[in-house]
Amino acid sequence: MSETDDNVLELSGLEVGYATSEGMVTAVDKADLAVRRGEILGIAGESGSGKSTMAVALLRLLKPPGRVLGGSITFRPKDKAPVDLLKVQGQQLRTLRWSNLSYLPQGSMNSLNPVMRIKDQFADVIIEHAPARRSEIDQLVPRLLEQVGLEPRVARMYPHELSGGMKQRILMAICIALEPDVIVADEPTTALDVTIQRVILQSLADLRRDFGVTLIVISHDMGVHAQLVDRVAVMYEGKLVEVGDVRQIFKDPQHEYTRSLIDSIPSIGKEAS
Ligand SMILES: Nc1ncnc2c1ncn2[C@@H]1O[C@H](COP(=O)(O)OP(=O)(O)OP(=O)(O)O)[C@@H](O)[C@H]1O
Repeated sequence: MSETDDNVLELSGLEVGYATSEGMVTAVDKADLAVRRGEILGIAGESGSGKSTMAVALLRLLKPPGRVLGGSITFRPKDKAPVDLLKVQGQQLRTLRWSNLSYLPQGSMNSLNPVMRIKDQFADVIIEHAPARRSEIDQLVPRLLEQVGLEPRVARMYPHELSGGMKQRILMAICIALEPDVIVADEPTTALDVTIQRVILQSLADLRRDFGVTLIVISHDMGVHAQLVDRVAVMYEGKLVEVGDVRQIFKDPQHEYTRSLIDSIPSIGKEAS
């Protein structure tokens, strides 16, 4: 196996912009990034640095006025030939997006259907996107709930009966129902209190341990990266300014901007070193 086969994703010269009345605004500026299979990669940077834009571009969920202006994204799903994600279309894209790439968007806790029991929400996704597993739903749902630390009885509940942290964990469980290669989680702990944040981070770590899934975790909070990720990529004004082992970066940041991000959370910064 060559070294690049270990990379589940490779972004090369990715350039994304938004068409505005003042012209094209660059949101991701020639980003090069390799994501290793089975790793937890953090994307750090302040609000507006381009993290979400990079994520939606690689998930092919970018909407106008956003536009990919250049580059390539090689994706190597475990059961399929490598593809350039920027070139796939139609059914091939839909299959890849559901079966191989999963997305937990920012604020996704509010995306559960309020009038459907949790079990039916799992069933909907499985029947639509993994019909071969339809007969397993009754056994699968409690297993998936357990995986994220929730009791089987939660399956019979409605979203309004659940806390924000529980809803976030249900969405993570729905994500893994389809056994994707990669899960992209955008600000998975934002708006949750600190104790719940720790539970969510632990559940994400467990998903990687138990399923070998690759996780890309976007967070403006370096504390999240310190607690969870193996490597971190730091974005500043659309550019990836630093990528490396999270402990190394906390110990010896190479870029002034990275240092300021770490200094903004001194207590957690110390915890990681
Ligand atoms: N629909 C849009 N139209 C024009 N510009 C946009 C649009 N969406 C994002 N941008 C710009 O693109 C840049 C990157 O935004 P992006 O949301 O990707 O950053 P981010 O790091 O994910 O921040 P946040 O965490 O606040 O979402 C910013 O300058 C933003 O103003």
